Amino acid sequence: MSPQHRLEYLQRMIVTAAQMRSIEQRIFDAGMPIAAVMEKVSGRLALRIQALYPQPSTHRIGVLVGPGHNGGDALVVARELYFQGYEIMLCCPVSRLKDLTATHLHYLENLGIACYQSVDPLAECDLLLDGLFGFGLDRVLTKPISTIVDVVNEWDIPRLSIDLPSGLHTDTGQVLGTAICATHTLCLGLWKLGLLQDDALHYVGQAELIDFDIPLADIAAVLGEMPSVQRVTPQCAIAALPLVRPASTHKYKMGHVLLICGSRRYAGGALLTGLGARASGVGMLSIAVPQSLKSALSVQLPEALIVGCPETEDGAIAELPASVTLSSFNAIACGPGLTTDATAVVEQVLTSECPLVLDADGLNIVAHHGTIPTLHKRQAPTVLTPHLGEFKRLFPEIADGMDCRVTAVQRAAKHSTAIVLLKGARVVISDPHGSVRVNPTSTPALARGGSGDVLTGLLGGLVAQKFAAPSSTTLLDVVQAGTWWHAQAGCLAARKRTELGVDAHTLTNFLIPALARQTQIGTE
Ligand SMILES: NC(=O)C1=CN([C@@H]2O[C@H](COP(=O)(O)OP(=O)(O)OC[C@H]3O[C@@H](n4cnc5c(N)ncnc54)[C@H](OP(=O)(O)O)[C@@H]3O)[C@@H](O)[C@H]2O)[C@@H](O)CC1
Ligand SMILES: Nc1ncnc2c1ncn2[C@@H]1O[C@H](COP(=O)(O)OP(=O)(O)O)[C@@H](O)[C@H]1O
Ligand SMILES: [K+]
Repeated sequence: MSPQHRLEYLQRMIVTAAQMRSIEQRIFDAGMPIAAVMEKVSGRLALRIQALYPQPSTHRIGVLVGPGHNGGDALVVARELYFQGYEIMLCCPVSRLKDLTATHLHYLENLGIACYQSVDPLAECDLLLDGLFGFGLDRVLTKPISTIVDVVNEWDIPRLSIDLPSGLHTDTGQVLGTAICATHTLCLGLWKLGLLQDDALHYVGQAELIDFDIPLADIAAVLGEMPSVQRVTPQCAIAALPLVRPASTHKYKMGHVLLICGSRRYAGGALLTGLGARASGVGMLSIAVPQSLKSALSVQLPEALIVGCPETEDGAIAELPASVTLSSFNAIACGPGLTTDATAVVEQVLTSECPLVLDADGLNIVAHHGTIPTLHKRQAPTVLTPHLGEFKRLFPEIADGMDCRVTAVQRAAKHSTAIVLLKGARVVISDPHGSVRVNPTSTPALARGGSGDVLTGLLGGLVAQKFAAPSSTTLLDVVQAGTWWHAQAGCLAARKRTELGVDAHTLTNFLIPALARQTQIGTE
């Protein structure tokens, strides 16, 4: 495997603490000495740290040393940086250290490097290395370590965490009492699940993976040849998008999506969903809205077929016109801006034989009427796209006390027999068989009313294209690709316009430029 392919493969992998320990054990059992692994890891860390924090602007480095091998890593890094000319100060608040860690500490002390129990002497450093705990942390931090963490979090000094910010649970990303709030996290070997949990993001800072040549056979032996939980990478997202059209195609071969959205109260939801679908490249776009929205929408989306529907007194869709045959579409995307008055339409859609993306009030109606069992009867695939509030309403038992988004979404997908996409800072998607994808790159600029409507339209258009033509791409692949694309548009828009400048309408204008940039097709 080429170095580039290896890196792409590693970027897709996610491990729990138990899985990392099994992989580590296989390496040791095969004869690689533990001390040699630590040297290798730390050598790569030291190189990266020198690149991130070069001399002379960074000179004095404070190192927080914990009792286990995370502390050992920190000490070896400290030694290497010392020989490169940095001034090193150690803080080791515990007396009982693992043997290898104790050996390295002994050597550093013999080199004349000062080691303190208190953290106060490190207050004037230019950089702090956090080697208190890695994936071996299994309980809440107590004094004096918890105090040290709280103190350094107050200092105006960059903090670089080795493997994980100390104090975070390796799998759930939850804070065990307190945790280092890192500027950078250099994750070792394989991405730890906890770093991808929304709760952890505040602590993780900029995260990077440091490869230390774990044999791929050991990874596959523990995670499987096709690991069920994966990070979304640009390569796998792009591969699932319908970027190249057959030369002799025509519009009906490129998918026909029906959007069912909007109400007099939430007219904008229909437009944003429509603009998202338009960017997907779908061949035909039909949009069912309350009759009173029809003319305004026709002006804004001239290429779409706008279907005006009979409406309730409050301006929600009362029913679909008889002329609409749901089974004639390749996909339906339903929900944004409907209000819960549109119950009859959602029930009709649920019983249709058309692939369905259900969002927003579509989900609220399902939750309110307890219609999850209806999903089991559906012959065609379903994608549910709740945010956390909708997720809690849909799956109250699963959400109750949920501490890991990945496990919760896996359970929800199994329970509903649908693909479930849980929105948030790090979108988690699971199919009913438990295959999970986590999107690791996004921007808080998307935390804004209407950006989810754009995603629903985009997904609807992509799902329609998938079902319009036979393909080996799975629905999960398509959904993760749409999620990645949406987030990339947010990132590009935020770069060009600041995080404040990414309203949902603007976001739709960045979908195509973001894709063009990522695929290097066209120019802006
Ligand atoms: N995997 C790999 O391939 C490689 C892994 N490497 C590195 O090793 C790291 C994992 O090392 P690790 O297993 O020694 O665990 P680590 O996180 O340093 O500390 C656990 C120690 O802390 C203790 N302890 C736990 N909780 C506590 C608490 N609340 N308060 C106080 N103490 C607590 C617990 O001891 P206990 O008290 O339970 O006996 C244990 O001694 C990993 O993150 C990476 O940096 C690389 O060097 C090489 C390649
Ligand atoms: N902090 C965040 N970082 C990145 N993306 C976010 C963040 N918060 C929300 N998002 C994304 O923004 C979108 C919001 O969707 P949703 O909550 O349904 O909003 P709306 O219903 O108003 O359109 C989702 O795609 C979600 O993943
Ligand atoms: K750490």
